[in-house]
Amino acid sequence: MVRFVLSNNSKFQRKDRGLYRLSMDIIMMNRVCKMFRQGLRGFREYQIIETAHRKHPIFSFWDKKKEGRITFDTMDFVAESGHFPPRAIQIAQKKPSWRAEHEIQSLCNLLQVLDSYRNYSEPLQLLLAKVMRFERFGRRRVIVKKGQRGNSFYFIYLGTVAVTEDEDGSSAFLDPHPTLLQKGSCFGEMGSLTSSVRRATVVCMEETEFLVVDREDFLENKLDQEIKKDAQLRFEFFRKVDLFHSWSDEMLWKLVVLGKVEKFSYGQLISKDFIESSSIMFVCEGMCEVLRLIDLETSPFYHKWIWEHLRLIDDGPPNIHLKDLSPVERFKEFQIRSYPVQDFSFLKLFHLQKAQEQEVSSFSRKIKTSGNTLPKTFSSKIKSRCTHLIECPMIQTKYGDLPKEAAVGAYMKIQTVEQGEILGLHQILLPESQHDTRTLILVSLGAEVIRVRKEKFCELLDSNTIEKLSKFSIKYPSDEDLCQKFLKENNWNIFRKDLVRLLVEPRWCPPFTPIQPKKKGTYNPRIVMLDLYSLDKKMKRRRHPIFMAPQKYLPPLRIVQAIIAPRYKIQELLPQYKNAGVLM
Ligand SMILES: Nc1ncnc2c1ncn2[C@@H]1O[C@@H]2COP(=O)(O)O[C@H]2[C@H]1O
Repeated sequence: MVRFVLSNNSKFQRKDRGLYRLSMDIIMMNRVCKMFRQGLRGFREYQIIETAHRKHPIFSFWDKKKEGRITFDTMDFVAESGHFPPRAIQIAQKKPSWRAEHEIQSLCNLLQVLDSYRNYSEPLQLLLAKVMRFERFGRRRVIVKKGQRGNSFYFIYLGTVAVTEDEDGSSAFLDPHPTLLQKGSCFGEMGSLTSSVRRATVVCMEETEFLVVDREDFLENKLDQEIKKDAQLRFEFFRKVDLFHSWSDEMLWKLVVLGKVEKFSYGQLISKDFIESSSIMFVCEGMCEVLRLIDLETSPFYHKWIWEHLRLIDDGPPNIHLKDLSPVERFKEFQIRSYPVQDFSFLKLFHLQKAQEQEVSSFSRKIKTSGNTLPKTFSSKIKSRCTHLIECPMIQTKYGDLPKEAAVGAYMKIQTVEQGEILGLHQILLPESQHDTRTLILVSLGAEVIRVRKEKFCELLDSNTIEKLSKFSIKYPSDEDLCQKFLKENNWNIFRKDLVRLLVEPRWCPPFTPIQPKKKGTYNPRIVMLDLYSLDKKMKRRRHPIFMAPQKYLPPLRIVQAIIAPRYKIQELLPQYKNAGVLM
């Protein structure tokens, strides 16, 4: 009995010991993992260096002119995409007095990619390259705190930061449209001036790499004077704006400190939705464009247009589905309307004449009989099938079925904003309930912009300025209007291409035929066209990417620039131009 109790006890003890050991092992493993994680943080730079090390050839050759050996070390430039190169990090980690002249020069060369750096004069760039140090911070790290005295000035080499009004920067992660600064921008200049405190908080939105200039170096290199020069330029710009003519200098300076000049290269996105961003933008240099992404599928006009064109694939009598004009008549009308009045007036006249003749004679007879008598050129390319029998996946819309492939979107330009003009004031006087809240995209055509938060701007407005603001109210066209405009432009563009091919192509070229789809799919993402000719062809469709659109910002729409619809050849209407290159 005693033996049994003893053995049972030891069994329990053994079990307990096992459990104890297991818990100890888990705790130990946790500690080791934690230490590894902490340790790895310090090795992040090493990781980057490591990848670069894998390819590390050194090129060296004898330069006859210079009578010396030139060595090119790829390590000077290699880095993981977008990161600050390890070799440059090494230089930036050295004390300024230890940096060799050629090292400062190569740092200076490397930093030319940063707009804000490039703006400084060359001697100043070298001075900066001599003193700046490298820093990398993770998401949510507050770099600059509002209200505190500033010690440093920052250039962003990689990543994005947000400028906020709160102290801990948390609002940047809640605000759908925070003020963001990206690669090439700089910040912290105001706090680095002798008497200023930080006017805003700056927080990292992702892992971000900076080049930092400390306050002593900042003042020593007279960077404060550059900053004051910048502010003076903004002041002079605002002085010239008609809206602020009545403002005192003091008021204007209040506006000057609310924003800074940001440079955007050609085609760069300034704002993915400037309506919601609640910023006012002053274009101080260059131009930008306001774009609207329209979903063509939501337009009744587009719907009608698609089916009218798809009817041309049909061999049956043309007037089955349409009560109004037949496709031929409609196309003829379109052709006539499409001729630019001056350039082709003789052609237009001739064509009008011919069209009238044909109205009463053979042409109309031909068309009105049966689908089989359609001009020969069509019959080989267009299937004899009723439109509603087109074999392709359909989607249901408010206006009936639509081929799935034809559900596409397009970017439409709705405004060009030029130097000296202001954006974001067009509905500032309207009550919020009447605001047009559609997403509008702002793209740079090579512009310099000053962004000011709307609520801050409104605090400065006086009655005189409010009165002037009524001038700024504009109404942007509706999506339906934009859709119609898109199709009109599309008709013209396609027709123009056909006509140019017909008239200008050299004679030795094969006779003109409508543009054939080279790609097998209906939608070619490379040329951004939707080709309705191949809608009902049985083929494996590829899953097409969303063109140009960073998916998190835009609806999942395939974007097109043009739609090639089934259409009649120009020769049918202008038989005398049956050979290509008649103008040559
Ligand atoms: N509206 C703004 N747009 C861009 N940057 C800003 C804006 N407001 C403040 N900043 C930057 O945020 C920095 C916060 O610290 P500083 O005041 O030193 O300098 C400030 C500017 O560089």
